Amino acid sequence: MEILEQIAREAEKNTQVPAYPRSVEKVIAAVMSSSDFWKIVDLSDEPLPLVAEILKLLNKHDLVAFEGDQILLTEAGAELARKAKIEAFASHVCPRCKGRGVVIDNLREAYEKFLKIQEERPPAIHQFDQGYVTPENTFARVALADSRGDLRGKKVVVLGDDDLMSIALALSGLPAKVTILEIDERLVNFIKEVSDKYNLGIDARVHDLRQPLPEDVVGAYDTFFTDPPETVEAIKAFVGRGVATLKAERCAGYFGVTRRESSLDKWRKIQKVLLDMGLVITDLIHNFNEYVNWDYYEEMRGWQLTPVKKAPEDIWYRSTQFRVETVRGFKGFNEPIVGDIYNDAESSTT
Ligand SMILES: NCCCCN(CCCN)CCCN
Repeated sequence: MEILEQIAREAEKNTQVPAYPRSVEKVIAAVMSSSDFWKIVDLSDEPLPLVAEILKLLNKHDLVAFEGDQILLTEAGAELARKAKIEAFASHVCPRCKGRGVVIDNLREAYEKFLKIQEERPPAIHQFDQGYVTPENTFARVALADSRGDLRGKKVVVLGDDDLMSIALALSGLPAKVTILEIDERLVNFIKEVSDKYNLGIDARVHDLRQPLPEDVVGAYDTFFTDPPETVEAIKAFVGRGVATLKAERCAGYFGVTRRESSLDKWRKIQKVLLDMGLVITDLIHNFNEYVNWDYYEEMRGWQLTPVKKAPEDIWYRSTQFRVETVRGFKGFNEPIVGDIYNDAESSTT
């Protein structure tokens, strides 16, 4: 299909994001499934900047029309879809576990407490690329880690915690110890207050993860959680630091990587960084994480790129949950990080 090839090439040239005919096909399939820009990004699983550019090029070729804040296929677009055998997306996701493979039924009591506590949480701010996951998702991460034997009696560290994972872990009563390192004082103070009030014993410290870890955290933990910004540098900084906290071989780490701000070409680089750190990727659960819409969306780069201006309503930003485990020869990364860990051609919510 010449036109798909041509649009892919032009989109890549204009965005510096790797683009393929399949990227264009998926955007067309998403437009056949929804007229909402954010839902189209969600369904296409391509980086936001690339989706925005492909939509503009499809519009230029009169294959897609922008009517108000709706994005619709034109007659010519529908004809192209027929010829290229492109259909709307079919969903087979489990309604019970939402595709996560775990449920939080056995964490009900801690979850109810968390729901109340998190009502006072500090809002997500643009400065640190914050965006927290839903409370149910936070507990699904606890359930996943517990089902892998990574929590009971273990020392757990959370690197960056706008998700309040530290509070959820401590409320579950499963880990022997919970430490959190977080750059944002608002979050550290909130977590300390909650820990004091509910007697959770959380070791919470202000720390900029671009700086090496505190001495007593290096090589002292069994399991780490983090949810890094979407650049390879940030993965090195946050996950590399996570690995540096681990005691030994066969220890686990959990983090999210999105398709919203990372192409598969970037995923390949990220996965190579993980393997080079001596990690095995044991689990990769697509759309495990769902992020509550943050209110600074008009300040993010992605907003400037959208072809129609409409506030996101439903959750659209999701990430794949990775579980990694150390084997012989693993090595963490504990050098100072310089330079920008928040922005690259594909990131767009910073
Ligand atoms: N900028 C808004 C969305 C950021 C999500 N990122 C950090 C999430 C922290 N809970 C990256 C998520 C995937 N690594």
